[in-house]
Amino acid sequence: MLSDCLLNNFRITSQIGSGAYGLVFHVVDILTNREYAVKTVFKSSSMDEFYNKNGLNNNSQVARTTLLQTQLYHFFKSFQKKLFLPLVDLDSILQLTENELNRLPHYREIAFQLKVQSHGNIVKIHQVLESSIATFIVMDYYDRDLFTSIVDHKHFINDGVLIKKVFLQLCSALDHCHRLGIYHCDIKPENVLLDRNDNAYLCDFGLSTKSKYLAPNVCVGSSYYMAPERILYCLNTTTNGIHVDECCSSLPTDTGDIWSLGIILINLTCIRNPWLKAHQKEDNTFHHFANDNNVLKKILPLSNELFAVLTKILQLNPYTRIDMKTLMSEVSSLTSFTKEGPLSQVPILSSEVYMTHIIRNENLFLDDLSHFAADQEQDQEQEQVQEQVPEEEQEQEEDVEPESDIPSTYNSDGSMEKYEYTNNHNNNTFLSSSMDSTPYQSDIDDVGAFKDCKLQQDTLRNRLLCLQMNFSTFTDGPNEKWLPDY
Ligand SMILES: Nc1ncnc2c1ncn2[C@@H]1O[C@H](COP(=O)(O)OP(=O)(O)OP(=O)(O)O)[C@@H](O)[C@H]1O
Repeated sequence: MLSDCLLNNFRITSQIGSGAYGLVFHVVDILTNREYAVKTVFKSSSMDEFYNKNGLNNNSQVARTTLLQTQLYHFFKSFQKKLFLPLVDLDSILQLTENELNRLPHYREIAFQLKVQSHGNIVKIHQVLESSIATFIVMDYYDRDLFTSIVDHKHFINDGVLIKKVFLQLCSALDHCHRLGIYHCDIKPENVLLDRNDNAYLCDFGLSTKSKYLAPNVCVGSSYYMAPERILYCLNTTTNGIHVDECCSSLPTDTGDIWSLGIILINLTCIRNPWLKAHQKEDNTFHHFANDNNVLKKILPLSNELFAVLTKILQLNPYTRIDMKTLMSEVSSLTSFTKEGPLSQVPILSSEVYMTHIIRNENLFLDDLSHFAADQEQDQEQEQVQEQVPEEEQEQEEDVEPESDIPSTYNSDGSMEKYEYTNNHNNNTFLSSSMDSTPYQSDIDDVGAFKDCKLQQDTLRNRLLCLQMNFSTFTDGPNEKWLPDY
């Protein structure tokens, strides 16, 4: 079992995650007793060799995970379960040129994360260990991700201040990345970890890029969270009253991340996803939203205030989306997230609290903070004016919402589901969810890994059922993961 294995001074205790090209383990430093996470990124050349040697199809996620586990197990076994690996100098990784990164693609993720990790809300890499089959990335360990926290623990259901804190920390981390020219491109709750004090940490820079602009329809990210221009860029359309330039040959990358933040804000406040895919032809809900964004208010219990902010985030035209600074300021000033329930009244954050949430950046750009106080004063003034509007008038305004032919969906306990993805560097189109994969069959005595894998599948099945019930009218297929083709 891998859990008995030693990697330098780290004892592997359990597997905590798996992705397309890697496995993530919980480890304990036997010298200090400190916990860490070790992400094992397999070298694609070693993977291809392994698949070819065994005549295997590498498209199924479960089969892939099993193979990665098997390969790693045999590797450890051949060294009596104790691997002593050389450390790679982190500064040299930062110095790698574009050509070198092309030759060592699995170092791109590490280089980008190292570049931005001075921010207090980004997971820190401590060591990188090199072996013939894989690179081991030793990082800080956090025992919860935002997805589990929202869906399984219902941690945010009563706590608007906590929603603001986590969301602002995430915005702050992402803003830092953008300023340093790194665009994450896979913002989703599974890639945000939480510590015991509910501080957020951004992880998984596996799809990140330095490209400030991407061509339309370059699919990168996870489908629920992916901006429409990454999926189906509609040429020559007028959407939400805005004309989208038909001649656009490249679109900004940062605003794609902003779109994903909007979906996370919906996850945090409503425990729902608005659609499966921002694809007008393949997703009914999104199609209706694209024609009339009031649909959001029909399918989600949003307050008018939150709806107004979401409208600015979820602009189909990437050039008209709200910028990060304004987004942060507006969210901190919201007084409600939902129409009713515990999130219908949320305190405005004071400038001191706001600062504590966003100042976790060792290289803080202080001049950029001055906007906040001014913006907030303005917002408060506007709120006072709004408060004077009689309630009846506001109700009337709500009543005149245009009717939509979309059935309301937010009457069940609708949790989001979680898919396992498969990546395939030779094929950047659809890849299956682990639900469609062949069942796990181990030819090694790795009982622990078997248990982990089964559990993951069962959880996925439950979540899929949940999804089918909630989105029976909107189901368009699984959350797909797409690979960049820069
Ligand atoms: N530092 C960490 N501490 C705790 N858990 C972690 C850590 N890093 C990753 N994980 C867990 O492992 C999972 C997979 O990690 P990560 O997303 O980095 O791998 P990946 O191979 O890129 O996966 P995917 O293909 O799904 O994006 C995460 O969703 C998270 O649950």
